[in-house]
Amino acid sequence: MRSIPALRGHSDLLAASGPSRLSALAGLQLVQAMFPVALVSAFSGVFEAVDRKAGPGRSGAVLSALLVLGVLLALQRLMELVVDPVQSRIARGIDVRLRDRVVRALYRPTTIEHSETSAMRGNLAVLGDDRRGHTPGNAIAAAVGLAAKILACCWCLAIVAERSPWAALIAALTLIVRRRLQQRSFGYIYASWSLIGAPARWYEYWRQFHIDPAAAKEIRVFGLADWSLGRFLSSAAARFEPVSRGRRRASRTSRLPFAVSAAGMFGALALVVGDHDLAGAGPVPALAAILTAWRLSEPAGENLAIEHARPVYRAATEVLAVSAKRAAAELEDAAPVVGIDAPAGPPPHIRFEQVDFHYPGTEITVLRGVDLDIRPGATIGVVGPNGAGKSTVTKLLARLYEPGAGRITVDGADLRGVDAAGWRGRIAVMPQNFVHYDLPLRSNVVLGAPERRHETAFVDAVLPRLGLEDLLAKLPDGWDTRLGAGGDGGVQLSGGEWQRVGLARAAFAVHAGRDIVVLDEPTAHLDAEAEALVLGQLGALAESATVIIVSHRLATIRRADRIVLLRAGRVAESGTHDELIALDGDYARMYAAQAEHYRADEDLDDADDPEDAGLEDVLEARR
Ligand SMILES: Nc1ncnc2c1ncn2[C@@H]1O[C@H](COP(=O)(O)OP(=O)(O)OP(=O)(O)O)[C@@H](O)[C@H]1O
Repeated sequence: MRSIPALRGHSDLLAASGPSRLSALAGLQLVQAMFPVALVSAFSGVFEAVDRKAGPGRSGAVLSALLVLGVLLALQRLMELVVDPVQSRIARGIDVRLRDRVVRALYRPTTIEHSETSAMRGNLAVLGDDRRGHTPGNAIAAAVGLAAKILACCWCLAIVAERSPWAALIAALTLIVRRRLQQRSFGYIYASWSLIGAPARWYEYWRQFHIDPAAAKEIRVFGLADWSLGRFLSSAAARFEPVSRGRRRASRTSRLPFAVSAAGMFGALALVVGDHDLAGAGPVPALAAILTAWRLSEPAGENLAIEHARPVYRAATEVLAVSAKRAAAELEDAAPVVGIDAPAGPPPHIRFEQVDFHYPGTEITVLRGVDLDIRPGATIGVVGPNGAGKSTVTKLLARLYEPGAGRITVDGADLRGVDAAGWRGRIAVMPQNFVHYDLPLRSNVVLGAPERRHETAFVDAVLPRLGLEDLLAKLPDGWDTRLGAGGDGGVQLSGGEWQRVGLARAAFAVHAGRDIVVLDEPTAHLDAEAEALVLGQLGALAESATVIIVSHRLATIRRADRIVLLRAGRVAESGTHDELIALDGDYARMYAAQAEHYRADEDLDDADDPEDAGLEDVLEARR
């Protein structure tokens, strides 16, 4: 196992795969490796029986020797049938355990910035790409097999030594030199695999691109097939060319070990023959033992299984180390943990105090000196041009990142010191790109508060009112209809239908006790009538909650208690709709432009009027 450096310190991985199963595998592998040696003895037995003087017992002896040989050959085949499934099961156990550990470590830090660096993405791509079976589990199983073969080789050499010590010595030295030279050849392949971090990520990106249903539309519409295939092929070349070079070099250098071993083994065979009377079975066991040792030492898949899994070990080790470091840094930075339990009273008072922020690995400051005062139960609208930093504010609020400077406080306590799980038990977030789970509609909704997922009465009775009635009526199995890619039994929804599902998820979280609701562009795909209906119902549910809504549709937020306009990461304007209109700044201009747009539409019906739609309904319902 010393050849698997990244497993040092993870010996419990081996233990977790089941010490008894691992020893069983080692035992089985050893027995399997010994079969060729036993066959050598059985062959010798046949020779000896045939060589006996003619007499009454001769044919019986030959028959018994042949029987032993036949039984051994049958057992050898049987062993293969037993060892393979045991080996795959153990390998799978180790891989599952490693994946479990990596995923847990990755999610241990409260924030996500450690997982967004280019190095980490490369590592995660390597870990995700286990299609070719280059996995630690397979490598460990291979290492056990290799150890068994080495022991079997030693046994063969002992058989040789009994008959011809010099031949055994020459054979042993030959095998050692051969192994060293082979290791050097494998080193070239290993070196090439260790280069694959970023290329692996791009290869994975372009490989997925061709099977992504969303991309499939654009590939057709824009005629991108040739172009994207070209990108895929060049990413494949960038990923695999160093590997092919390594393989070619390994193959060239592997001629030397073969020549050395052929010469050495030939010498050992010659010595055995020279030491013996060639009549009868005399030299046969030693000759067969030398040839068996040679065959056992042939490079089979074991070495490559170990070498190929190295980048995976390395990626796993780096993910574990980076995640642990980040989790430790968070603990060190944090003020003493402040508990934030399920709401008994009003939602907490949240303040952004001079918050600066830039995304990890980038130089651009996204938020600069942002001050926000979010009072308990208030409704805050966040508006501003694209890239102004609106979603970033919601991510900081959800504590996915931490401010670079300044702080966010919750009832006066620094958010860094607030118990993360408790905090997340208070907020219902609907991000701009919320997850569309390939799961039943019901699961898509109750995952907003997984701890309460079995409470279906609320789902059945209340949530249809959030604009889901029509959708439920057309789904073949109602709440139990699986959503997701069509064709495969799943039903694909439109953008607006998915958005209703996302809002129902937020509503379920509110029902489960979340009292800070963060909605990032929640209604961009909804028509004005649906927006009024859904936000009205959600507002009624979130009666006493604090609500923060990011939206480009100013009608959606015009009745908010406070509207914050962000521009280039700064709070440019802040106040009620009327105050901001009176200010006659950017907000007033944006509002006038949108109102003009609506007025220009002659077919505009009442519900589409910005004066009538959106957050007004939320507030009406909350009053
Ligand atoms: N994960 C990320 N890594 C690096 N930069 C990011 C990341 N997410 C956002 N940014 C950058 O941060 C800036 C602000 O992004 P943000 O999503 O907060 O803007 P926004 O105001 O919500 O924009 P929009 O109205 O387009 O949704 C953008 O310039 C964007 O490029």
